Amino acid sequence: MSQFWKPGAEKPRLLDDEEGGVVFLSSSLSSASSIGYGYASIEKQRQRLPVYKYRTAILYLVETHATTIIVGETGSGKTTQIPQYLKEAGWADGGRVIACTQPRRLAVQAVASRVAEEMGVKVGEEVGYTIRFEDFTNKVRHLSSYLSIFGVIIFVMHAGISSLAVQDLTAIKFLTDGVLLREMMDDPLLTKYSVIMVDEAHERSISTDILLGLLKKIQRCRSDLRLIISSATIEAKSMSAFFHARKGRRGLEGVELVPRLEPAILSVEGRGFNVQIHYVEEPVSDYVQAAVSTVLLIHDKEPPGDILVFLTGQDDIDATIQLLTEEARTSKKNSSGLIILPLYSGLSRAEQEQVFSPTPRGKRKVVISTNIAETSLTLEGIVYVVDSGFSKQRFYNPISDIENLVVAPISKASARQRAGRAGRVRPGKCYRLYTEEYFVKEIPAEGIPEMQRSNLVSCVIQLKALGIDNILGFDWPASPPPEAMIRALEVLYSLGVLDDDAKLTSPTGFQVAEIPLSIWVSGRGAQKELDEAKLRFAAAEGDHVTFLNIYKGFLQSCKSSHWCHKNFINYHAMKKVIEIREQLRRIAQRIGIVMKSCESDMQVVRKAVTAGFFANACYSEAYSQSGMYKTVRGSQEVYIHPSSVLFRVNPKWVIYHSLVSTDRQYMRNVISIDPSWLLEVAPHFYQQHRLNPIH
Ligand SMILES: Nc1ncnc2c1ncn2[C@@H]1O[C@H](COP(=O)(O)OP(=O)(O)OP(=O)(O)O)[C@@H](O)[C@H]1O
Repeated sequence: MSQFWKPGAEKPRLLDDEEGGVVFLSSSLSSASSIGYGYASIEKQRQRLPVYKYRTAILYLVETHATTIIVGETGSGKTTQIPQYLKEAGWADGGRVIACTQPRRLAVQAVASRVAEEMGVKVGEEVGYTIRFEDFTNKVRHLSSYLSIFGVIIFVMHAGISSLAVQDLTAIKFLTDGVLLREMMDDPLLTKYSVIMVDEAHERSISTDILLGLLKKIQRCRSDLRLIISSATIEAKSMSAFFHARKGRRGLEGVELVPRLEPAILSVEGRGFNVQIHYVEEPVSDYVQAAVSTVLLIHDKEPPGDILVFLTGQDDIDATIQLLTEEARTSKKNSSGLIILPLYSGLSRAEQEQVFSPTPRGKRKVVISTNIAETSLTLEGIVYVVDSGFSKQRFYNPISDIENLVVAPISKASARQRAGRAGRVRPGKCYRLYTEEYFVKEIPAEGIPEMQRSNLVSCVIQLKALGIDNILGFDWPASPPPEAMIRALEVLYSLGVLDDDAKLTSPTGFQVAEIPLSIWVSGRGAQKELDEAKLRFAAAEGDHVTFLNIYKGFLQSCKSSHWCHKNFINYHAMKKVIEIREQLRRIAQRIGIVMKSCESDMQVVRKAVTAGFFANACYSEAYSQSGMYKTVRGSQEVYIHPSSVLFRVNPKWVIYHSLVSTDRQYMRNVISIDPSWLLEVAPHFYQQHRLNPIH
């Protein structure tokens, strides 16, 4: 192993990252490092975490400062402990709630379970969580709530769910930052929360950035609200500068305010267990192959302990699993006893939960994951992390109006988070599939905020729905590119969602929206069967009508999970589909939309999709045999994704829902249309002459 791997220099970690952000993970272990946590009581485990020594300091700073920024090594106990300290100190008294946001749903659920376990309560009681579609707060368990669908519908949904609100008895609530944003539509000042902890703030998702901007606004009206911004890898000084700089602050100079407006910064020193970093000596050309070899080497040479591999997406993960399974079978090394599990957001809940189950004695679990497992998660058995150095990231070009999902190098912050998934319950090792020189010199300290590389349509709608009309003047932690903002306003204006003054119009475009559900279960090891199942529902009109067929089939099966299993359909997603439909029906009723079935007239459905996504129209040129399409707006070359029922059917005119970029630009969720509908539904957007030559 030593021929392939070179251990990282062992120097103490510098908190300010003066050496270009290099993580030199210290070899000096904390007192807990040689003791198995499994044998200590939960209370003892809590007290051994580095953050415990800072309990009093944290409570003091939160009491006296409107904003506290806490930087502490991964695994030091920020997420699980700080909300509990706050509760113990009385911040949840009088029915108030302590909120802790996470960028990802899986982390929300996992952390809520852990904290509930530490407090000896059930999830949904004193400790609860809310993610899209699932609200496990209070004593009443109800599945309902928040629906993130493209833009306008969020606004409608909000109105629809307000009647469902119940009194919150939960003291500590974990939630995604997106869900907290949606709560602001009901309660703009978030009055029930006493402290809001924005965890993993370095991730800088669009929702986190909007949330940070809005929380700063709320602070002006609520001197009782406290914010905690926490992460292992955040640039604390710039975050502090953002919260300190206040527009229009008059007459406050020289006055000592409590809480103080200048943010406090606290560095939590120390880590749970040591993680040894190893780098490859030479760059690898194929990270899938390198990941497979590394897993087999670890399995062959290293003591027991599970392995977590970070790759970029489902395609990579499936390829790795296949290769690993084959190589493990043919390898001379002792490769029996590997339990290989994928982890990505498209998997069913049950499949995701398998990664948390204990590894049977004598076996070694290998979890192959996207960056879904990068932050906040503790997978107890993980001792080894293999980091490919890449992730899938969105990049939006406002000029061509195309958003690509591309495989791109991760940042140092991400690499540190990934390494941090080892060493949480005992010492660990992280194998980076890139050289140390590359890590030091090439990769950036932090990633580009999502806000600066995304299509901003839904972000603009969200802000407008929250009453922020002057979007260009909004106080962002990082300003979005003006071109992307202008493009978003233009699209929303064309949709009839914004009026001439860039204000939200009455709910004109609200009836058409995207519901981002992936209802197919992955076809691991059974791609042929999955393809056959898809064919059973396939509609010549395209993917949306196919989804409708599946919905009808599900109803006919009396919503049977067995039926879903047989047809490779995600049962949980189908249950959500039913809930969403019910919510939409209620909203439609409330705002006076007359419900009328289209019966079997699929043209109505296709026109409705056209009205919502007219900007995504494409045509195939008569002479083109290659399956190549061109977008009407930008004449970009695009192709139908192989997962679409229209793949190889190639109708002349289509509308797509999203584009993904791999070797080519692929359209996902595609429906065939008649181009004359474009003029009908969006005459302000398309002119006859633009469509005629290709009609
Ligand atoms: N589900 C769990 N099972 C066992 N131990 C756990 C679990 N969750 C947390 N822990 C223990 O608590 C420690 C602190 O976890 P916590 O998530 O609070 O750290 P953190 O500082 O927020 O880390 P990160 O920045 O990586 O999210 C872990 O390192 C681990 O020792």
